[in-house]
Amino acid sequence: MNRAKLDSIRGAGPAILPSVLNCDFGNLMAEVDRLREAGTEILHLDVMDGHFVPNLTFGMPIVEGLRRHTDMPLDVHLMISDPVTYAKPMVDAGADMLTFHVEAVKDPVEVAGKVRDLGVGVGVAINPGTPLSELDVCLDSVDMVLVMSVEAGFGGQTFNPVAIDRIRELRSRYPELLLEIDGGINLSTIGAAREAGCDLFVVGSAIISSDDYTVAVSELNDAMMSANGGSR
Ligand SMILES: O=C(CO)[C@@H](O)[C@H](O)COP(=O)(O)O
Repeated sequence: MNRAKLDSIRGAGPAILPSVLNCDFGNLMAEVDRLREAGTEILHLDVMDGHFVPNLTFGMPIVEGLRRHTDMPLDVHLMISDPVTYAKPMVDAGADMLTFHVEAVKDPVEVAGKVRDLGVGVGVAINPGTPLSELDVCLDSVDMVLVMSVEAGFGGQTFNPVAIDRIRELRSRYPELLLEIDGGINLSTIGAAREAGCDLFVVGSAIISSDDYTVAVSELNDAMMSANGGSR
């Protein structure tokens, strides 16, 4: 994001970010309108390359189309082997926040610096099986950590509770760091993630599989807000 947008997200408190991964791509823009009308404010986009993860989604043309269609900040999760090559094209297409995977790169500090130089927010994501210590080297170089609560690659997977301990640990060590969780977030899991100290909650199927996005977002929001916000 431009840095001002990032600051406004930081200041806004906990938020639900809908992922369009499992939505009706034949009606993508209408789906985004429904998500916006349901009260969500930041869109989470899952970019997969069929190499870093065994699934393929979309690239810059879709991001650029969404950018023209909506004023929602675009939080782009790069599940790709080569985030450096695609960082600038993604920013040119309209990404506001770029998150790369720590497992995908040799030098996360260098990658974070290259993304930061593009003027957008930078996040680092970590899969459930990767030791949290892999992040230590780069935590001072990023704006956000995306703690995966499923193995990156597909929507609709079951929540892995290891993510809760990871959020709790990161929150206690880095009180000001923006923390995002992604994968299997629903009415049964969002409260625990909030209590552990998470800020941003990516939700795919729990919204998209619902008939009424407004009701789904509102119930998730209530569950999130009624949980104790962790030690910030
Ligand atoms: O990044 C990913 C999957 O790799 C996520 O954004 C999921 O797509 C979230 O979907 P649900 O688990 O909520 O269905």
